[in-house]
Amino acid sequence: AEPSSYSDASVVFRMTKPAVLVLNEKTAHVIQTAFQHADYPDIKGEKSVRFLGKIAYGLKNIHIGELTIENTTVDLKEDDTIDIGIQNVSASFQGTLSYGYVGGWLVKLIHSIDFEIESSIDLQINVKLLSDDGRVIVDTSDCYLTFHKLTLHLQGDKDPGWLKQLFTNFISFTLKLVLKNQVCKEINYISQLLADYVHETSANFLKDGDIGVDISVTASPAIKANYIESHHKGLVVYQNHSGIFHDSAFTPSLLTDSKMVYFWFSGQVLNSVALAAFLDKRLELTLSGEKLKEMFEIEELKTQQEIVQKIFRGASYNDSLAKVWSLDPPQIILQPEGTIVKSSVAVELSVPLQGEGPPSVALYFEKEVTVTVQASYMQKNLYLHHSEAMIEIKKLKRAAHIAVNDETLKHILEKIVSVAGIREVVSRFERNISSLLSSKGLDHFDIIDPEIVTKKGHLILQMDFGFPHHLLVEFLKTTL
Ligand SMILES: CCCCCCCC/C=C\CCCCCCCC(=O)O[C@H]1CC[C@@]2(C)C(=CC[C@H]3[C@@H]4CC[C@H]([C@H](C)CCCC(C)C)[C@@]4(C)CC[C@@H]32)C1
Repeated sequence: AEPSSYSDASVVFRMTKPAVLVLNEKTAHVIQTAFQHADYPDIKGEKSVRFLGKIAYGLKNIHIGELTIENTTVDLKEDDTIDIGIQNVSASFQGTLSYGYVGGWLVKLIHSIDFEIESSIDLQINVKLLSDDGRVIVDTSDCYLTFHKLTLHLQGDKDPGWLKQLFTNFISFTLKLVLKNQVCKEINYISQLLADYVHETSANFLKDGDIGVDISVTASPAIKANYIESHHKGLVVYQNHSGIFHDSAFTPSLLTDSKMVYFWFSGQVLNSVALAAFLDKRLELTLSGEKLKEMFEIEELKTQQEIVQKIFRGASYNDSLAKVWSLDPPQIILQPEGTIVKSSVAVELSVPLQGEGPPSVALYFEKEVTVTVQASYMQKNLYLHHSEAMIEIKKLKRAAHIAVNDETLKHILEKIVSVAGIREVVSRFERNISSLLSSKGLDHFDIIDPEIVTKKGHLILQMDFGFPHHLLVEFLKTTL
């Protein structure tokens, strides 16, 4: 049986090794930040020295100076850890060294002297990904520093003799300890902040007004040799009411590893979004003026214009209004050929009675519409291509003045819906969703060759990407 993390997940995110390597390009930047943000506490110590008695010393105002990182590597250890190696961190630390004799309990300070320490360090961090209460926990406690060099320079090296020799050993031991604790602690802190930041950014991306998606993880992310994969509830939340969960059918074999990232959605997520959009009254529109003209003067109605005039009775399109709304939540069925949308739609056309004055209802009809939509994403826009629709008019009411038989009227309305109506609705979805994606900052991502793939019961977004610099800059600016 699949682990529970699969069956509870309606949304799955997979990042393959090539993506991990791209993100690793900036590991150095994060590590650099960790070194620079770590606070280096004062170090105090005492040491009995032959012929000198007990020496007390203290290092304070320790801060980092120059910092360069030569190289970083990353490796995925199946069902274990993400092993990150940072080679040759060359860092200089400055501070003030105070030292003196300890006579009894009295410390007689002899001198304070500025020091600089040159170091060359390798880091090895074996990251575990866990989960707690729906959030990803990044465990970097498996963190090692290897010191290749730790050279103490005292101010101007005026007296490099006994003093330098004496303190280099003391300091290198205690400083290594402090550096290891502080740097690893800071790396853990920043890593967790980064994980939380990605979670918040993703949750915000999937929220618009009262509609959102609960992307809590259902278990610890999986680490495989060639990808990292996280499993999320994917419950749609509307006005703080969460959708009901149904078993999802995710299995890892549904995704490949030819692209950098994959977003897998079960069909229920789209149906829940459709329900929330319906409840939020987003599935309605009005048509007037030019748009109405386009509908009623399509080429296919060239020979029916006499009847059209009977409907409008000489009123202008600008004074008329068509309201279109969904009567029920649309049903979305994901299939290899595309996204099948079944919707029950009402249309009410109001026209001024005597060709002028306030419009009154001239026509009202309800219809079942089934259309298959294929989506693509290019040049930062969503494109929806729809198939020939199946249309069935279920109800038709007309004002007394429209002396046209039902069959003729139905034929005209079906033509309008199939040729122009659906095209108008689909193009509004395109514009509105493209604008929503852009407002969420999707434009700032360097998305390469995105593909939108529909399979039986699920939708897959797969793509390559360039490093999201803006995201890291935003993170470092806002959280540190
Ligand atoms: C009096 C006469 C007046 C006549 C007027 C009549 C007008 C009314 C006639 C009929 C109305 C009913 C017709 C309804 C048909 C409309 C159907 C219709 O258009 O349905 C589409 C709605 C959007 C959607 C769910 C869809 C398909 C694909 C989904 C998209 C797949 C990926 C998209 C992601 C956001 C990708 C992000 C980019 C990636 C990061 C690279 C995603 C999920 C957005 C939503 C679409 C089906």
